[in-house]
Amino acid sequence: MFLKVLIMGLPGAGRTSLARALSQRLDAVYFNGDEFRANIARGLGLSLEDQVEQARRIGWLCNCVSEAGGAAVADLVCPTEETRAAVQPDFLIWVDRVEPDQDEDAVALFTPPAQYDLRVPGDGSLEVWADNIGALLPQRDRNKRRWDSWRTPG
Ligand SMILES: Nc1ncnc2c1ncn2[C@@H]1O[C@H](COP(=O)(O)OS(=O)(=O)O)[C@@H](OP(=O)(O)O)[C@H]1O
Ligand SMILES: Nc1ncnc2c1ncn2[C@@H]1O[C@H](COP(=O)(O)OP(=O)(O)O)[C@@H](O)[C@H]1O
Repeated sequence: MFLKVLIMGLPGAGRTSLARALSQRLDAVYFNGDEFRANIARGLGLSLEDQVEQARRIGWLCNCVSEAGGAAVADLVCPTEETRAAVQPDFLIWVDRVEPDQDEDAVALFTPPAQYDLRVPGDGSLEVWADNIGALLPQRDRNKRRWDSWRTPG
């Protein structure tokens, strides 16, 4: 399967839990934002410019996987439209859950996505969501991208 999936949402929303479960079901290569920062994006911080650069690097690696015929799942906060556009996903999943003790600054910086393929609400089991999404995605036609009109920030 050729596919590039972005799972985004506020810190603590449940992105990583969903991404791990989904990538197992899709047999996908999984890029976790925290691990990526600790390795490939060492030195990048949390300024908007650095978050866009982090997103661009993960997006590029996902492209490599998908060009080789594989599925790639990335999980990132991606708090703005610019960061989402830098990933250029084929399929965007928004984990729409706010932790009870969520940092107010993170909420203030976060712009809910104007476009997404699937919104995962805070209730419900992420394992069940992963089952359902894992069954849905392989049917998706990669050529019918909704994100072609997105500009790569530059
Ligand atoms: N705005 C804001 N405020 C406070 N903390 C923040 C913010 N954005 C990112 N983070 C923290 O950075 C962790 C990794 O972020 P990511 O690399 O996954 O995403 S991104 O680059 O921010 O899109 C992320 O960790 P996790 O959510 O636990 O993965 C957060 O702890
Ligand atoms: N839907 C949910 N309901 C309750 N707790 C959740 C839910 N999703 C995730 N959690 C918990 O919240 C914490 C953060 O989850 P995680 O997947 O690491 O989030 P993120 O990657 O978005 O920071 C974990 O302890 C996880 O078990």
